[in-house]
Amino acid sequence: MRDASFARPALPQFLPPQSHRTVAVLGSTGSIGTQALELMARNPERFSVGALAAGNNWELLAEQAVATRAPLIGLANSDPAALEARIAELAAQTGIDYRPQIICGEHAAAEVAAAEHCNVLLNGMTGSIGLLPTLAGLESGKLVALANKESLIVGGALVKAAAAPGQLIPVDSEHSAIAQCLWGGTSAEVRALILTASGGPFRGYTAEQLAAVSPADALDHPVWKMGKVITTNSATLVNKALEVVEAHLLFDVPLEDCRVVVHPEHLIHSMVEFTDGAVLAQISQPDMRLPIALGIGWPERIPAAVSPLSFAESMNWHFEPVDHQTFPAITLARQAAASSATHMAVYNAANEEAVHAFHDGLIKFPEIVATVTRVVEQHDGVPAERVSLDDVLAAERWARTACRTLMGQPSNPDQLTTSLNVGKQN
Ligand SMILES: NC(=O)C1=CN([C@@H]2O[C@H](COP(=O)(O)OP(=O)(O)OC[C@H]3O[C@@H](n4cnc5c(N)ncnc54)[C@H](OP(=O)(O)O)[C@@H]3O)[C@@H](O)[C@H]2O)C=CC1
Ligand SMILES: CC(=O)[C@@H](O)[C@H](O)COP(=O)(O)O
Ligand SMILES: [Mn+2]
Repeated sequence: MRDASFARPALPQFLPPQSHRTVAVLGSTGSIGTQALELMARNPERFSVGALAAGNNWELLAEQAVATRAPLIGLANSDPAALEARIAELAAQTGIDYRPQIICGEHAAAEVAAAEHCNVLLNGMTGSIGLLPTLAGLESGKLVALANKESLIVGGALVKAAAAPGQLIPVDSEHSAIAQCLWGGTSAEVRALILTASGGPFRGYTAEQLAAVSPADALDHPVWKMGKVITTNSATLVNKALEVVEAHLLFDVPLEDCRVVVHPEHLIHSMVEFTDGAVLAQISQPDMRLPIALGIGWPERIPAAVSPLSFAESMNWHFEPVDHQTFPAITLARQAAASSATHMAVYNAANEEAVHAFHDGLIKFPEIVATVTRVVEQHDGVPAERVSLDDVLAAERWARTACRTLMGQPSNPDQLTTSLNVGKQN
């Protein structure tokens, strides 16, 4: 564990107190991105939108561009001409002269992440495709508010090495909660991090019941409204598995001291146990605008980011252990993370492929984690002492191909559209 105080951190030097921040938002059309834009629109004295980037949804991106007047827009996978025409049309309707710079193609998000006129990056993309943009944001000296947990899990030591102290800020609700609880003590006083899990839509299910669930069932999260991949990951408990590793990497707490408890109401967003037996918890409505606000406003709180929880009425909060037998994702991730510096990249890539296959009706729900297990077991990892970005990218590609082969799908690398197969960053 790092020998440092966790006390509330100082402002990064390049961000004066209460200063106006210019934020680049990656994944602006998604769940995190749209909530971030809503929050920033409510706090114009604190934030302006310096850049937006999305994958396919050019129609919504055009609306967001005109609404925010962001000077830089990135679009990865769709027709730039349609985006440009729609922006011009909406700007004319609004009566404004707005002609942003538009970057298109697979490197758009990384270029947006590096934009010099922004001092904060919010990475709200889904998947390990967010790795290169996270690295670009860190290397360009921005405060990086990280919702895209996959980039830290896949990049591991490489992302940590690229981040200056205090530069990488968690947006994931559990890790934002832990970061706040850690303001209450020093690293030497921390005994364990306790991540809460909602348990997902299949909490209490047997293995037999899980075999019969549909993609629609898996997307019916009991608490949170989120994108498709993370919602499916909540159902398999892969999300919690990724979060255990994320906590270990962010806070330098040993993996075995990053514990999980199921708390179905998900009002406690996580806890820290200290050496004297005290446990601090962060409690709030299950609303991502709180950790998003703290992430981009870090370490200052944004007033009224969400409405407070009312304690005026009776409430029942529940806690139960994880059923690791029926949901083996967390145990597998602990083993993978301890195995080598590339095993978690493999775990995550195989999971992304399997999740898509499940939603395409190609595999049943229990086969998601079963397939990830088989791919992880086949992997010959690279040790942390000599891992490079090329090693991580190669492990990613290998895992996607191995996973597709196991699932009887084509494994031509050109078809691995969800992969990090976007070439090396310059
Ligand atoms: N939603 C939540 O409450 C939480 C999310 N997270 C994490 O935040 C991240 C985002 O999740 P969520 O918002 O739910 O996901 P969504 O699926 O709702 O959104 C994903 C976003 O990524 C964009 N995107 C995809 N490919 C690219 C690309 N190549 N370049 C730029 N943008 C791209 C999508 O654009 P388009 O739609 O235009 O294709 C979309 O805007 C994930 O890592 C998730 O685990 C963490 C905690 C909570
Ligand atoms: C909001 C958030 O941070 C998600 O990661 C959420 O925690 C998912 O909940 P479960 O994975 O516990 O179902
Ligand atoms: Mn989370």
